[in-house]
Amino acid sequence: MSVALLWVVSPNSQLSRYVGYVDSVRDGNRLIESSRFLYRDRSSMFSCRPKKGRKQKWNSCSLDTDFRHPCLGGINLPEISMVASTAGEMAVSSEEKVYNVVLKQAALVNRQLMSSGELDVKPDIVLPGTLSLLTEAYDRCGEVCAEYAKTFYLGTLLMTPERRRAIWAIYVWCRRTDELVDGPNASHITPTALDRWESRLEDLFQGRPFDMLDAALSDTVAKFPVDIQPFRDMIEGMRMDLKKSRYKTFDELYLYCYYVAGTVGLMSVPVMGIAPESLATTESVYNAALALGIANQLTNILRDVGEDARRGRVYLPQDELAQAGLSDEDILAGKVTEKWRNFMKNQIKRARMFFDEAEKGVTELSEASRWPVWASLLLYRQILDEIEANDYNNFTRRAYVSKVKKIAALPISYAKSLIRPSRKSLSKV
Ligand SMILES: CC(C)=CCC/C(C)=C/CC/C(C)=C/CC/C(C)=C/COP(=O)(O)OP(=O)(O)O
Repeated sequence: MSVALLWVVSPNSQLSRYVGYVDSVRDGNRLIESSRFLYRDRSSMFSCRPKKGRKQKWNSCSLDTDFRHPCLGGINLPEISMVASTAGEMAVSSEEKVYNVVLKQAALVNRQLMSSGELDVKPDIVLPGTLSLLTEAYDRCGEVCAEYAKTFYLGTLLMTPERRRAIWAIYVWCRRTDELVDGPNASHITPTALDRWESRLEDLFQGRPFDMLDAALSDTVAKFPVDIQPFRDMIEGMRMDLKKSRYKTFDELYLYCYYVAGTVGLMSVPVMGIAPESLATTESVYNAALALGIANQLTNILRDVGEDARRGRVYLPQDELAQAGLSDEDILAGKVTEKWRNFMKNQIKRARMFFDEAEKGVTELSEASRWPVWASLLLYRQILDEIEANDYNNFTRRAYVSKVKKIAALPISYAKSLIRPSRKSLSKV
């Protein structure tokens, strides 16, 4: 298999990009490698071991040579997430699709930074008599947030008033979107209802909100450089949930996780803000935000395996289950076997890798946003430890983080939030 067939020259080819995941590499029965993540840049492939979290360069392979790492033995690239169609066209991996949204969102923020020098929050421009309506709309969003996500709400209180209320408006829209397929009326939801919700979204982005809660978001997207695409994509995730209850590969699952959770990361960063002194590229911070959404969703999936299976849903890659000698029946039977433990260990390892990726970006956020983000990251990450502590029984036991551990995470996350991004040197200003 020539690697040239599998290549896409990305708009920013300086960066190495995730292309897939190899669960194990065998030579006959001998396990040579396990759990490697594959990356590429323009002229070579990289692999990354989850444990070390460090990219290690494999032997370089140029565009026109066969891609065969000495360790890869029988593994061909089509077995990982990038596949070439029979016509020789490139089938773009989910990560590639999502990365394009990241680039678009980062470009929007960079344009605003270039035009105004910093991300100033635009002042309220409202018709006489409507300011109190807008305030009321935001207050209502705050109430919803306080009611359904108490810890998250407390975290938002650390932000500036403009940012805090904008985050509430985004949270409320996401919650309403989620409720369409997960709420009390979920059984009546059709793709047409989701289409209507999407045209409401387009309207509110054009300054024509349908109701009070939409009005708050309409105001937010007028004031912060938030792109509509992640919002559209979240609705796409709900469509996917309506018609799909199995995921063939991790690539398919990755796309779902992006739709329902990675999007939240992309929506939030323009509001949370990147520290003015940060040297990180906008794009890398968005990538970290995306990784946090994916990590959270993967954790959520691993925690809720039993509950989801009883609702007829298995959000675990079918090919990886089969490779581990497991099937849907094993999940429904709910017996913790050695095979299940090994399978879960690999899934947890992968989720932790996404958390590691996310951690790199938190320090680059604006000062007031770092504490709540660290706190939520550490708390959600601990759910993975709890699954281990439950001896991988996620069929009948729900992994949860105790109040004591939650409280203990607060000072730790506060201490982490004090770490400043590397400052711009004076010569660069
Ligand atoms: C890391 C950087 C640079 C920025 C942070 C960007 C953010 C805020 C990312 C977070 C994205 C996020 C909160 C995604 C939602 C993920 C998720 C699985 C939420 C679970 O929601 P519920 O289903 O209500 O959870 P529980 O069931 O645990 O209550």
